[in-house]
Amino acid sequence: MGTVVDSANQGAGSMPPNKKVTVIFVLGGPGSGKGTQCTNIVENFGYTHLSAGDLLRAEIKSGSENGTMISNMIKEGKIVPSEVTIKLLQRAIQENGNDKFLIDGFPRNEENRAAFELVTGIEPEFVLFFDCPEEEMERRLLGRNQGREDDNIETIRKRFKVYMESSLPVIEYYNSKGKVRKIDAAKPVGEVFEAVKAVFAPADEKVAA
Ligand SMILES: Nc1ncnc2c1ncn2[C@@H]1O[C@H](COP(=O)(O)OP(=O)(O)O)[C@@H](O)[C@H]1O
Ligand SMILES: Nc1ccn([C@@H]2O[C@H](COP(=O)(O)OP(=O)(O)O)[C@@H](O)[C@H]2O)c(=O)n1
Ligand SMILES: [Mg+2]
Repeated sequence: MGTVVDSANQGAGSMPPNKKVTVIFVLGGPGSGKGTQCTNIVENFGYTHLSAGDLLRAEIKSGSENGTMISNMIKEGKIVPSEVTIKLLQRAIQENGNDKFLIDGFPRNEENRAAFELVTGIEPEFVLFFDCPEEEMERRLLGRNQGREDDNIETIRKRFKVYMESSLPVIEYYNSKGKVRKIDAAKPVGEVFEAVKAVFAPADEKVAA
């Protein structure tokens, strides 16, 4: 398993040569439970969790020159240009000693997907897709209480539209390649995790055998 990241494919000072990494994309609508389940996967299967949204929010807090642009885009539910998000993901992968990553909330559109592949040479092992009805996602987002500027009904509606128009086609793309592992995410957290475990456990047994 894993993709050998070719240093020739990298910008100066990016990935160390031949760092072999396994990447799983964790996708699903806003509020489908991606972050919650990633925490469970990290505890049980030794992955490192990289949330694109968390990295972007940290970039705003750090006072980066892109901060205002990122903040405005998040408030509007828009997708930040790939260049910015990919740099943050690359840096996080590079700085981490682990070689197994859950990339949560990325790629969110075709531009994200194609640019990541081009810049890093990384193809995901598979895509974990949390499938959840919009009304349930809306309820969860309105109750999330993390003080997020985008968890208000006006922005939530915009995020759902972006999800339907731009993110679902990416999931369809991976589905056509047989890479999607779809999970019914409308159930309670524990039941969802049981389904997640069934996706991860067989791969681990194979490694151990
Ligand atoms: N299966 C679930 N059932 C009910 N609430 C959930 C479930 N999974 C997550 N939540 C809650 O819903 C909100 C959104 O979950 P989160 O993991 O942040 O989703 P995402 O990262 O996909 O937006 C959080 O408040 C979380 O505690
Ligand atoms: N690949 C990404 C991921 C997030 N984002 C931005 O960050 C916001 C929040 O993303 P998130 O993944 O934290 O949101 P949830 O799906 O967890 O609710 C998105 O609505 C986008 O504005 C982005 O621009 N590009
Ligand atoms: Mg999240």
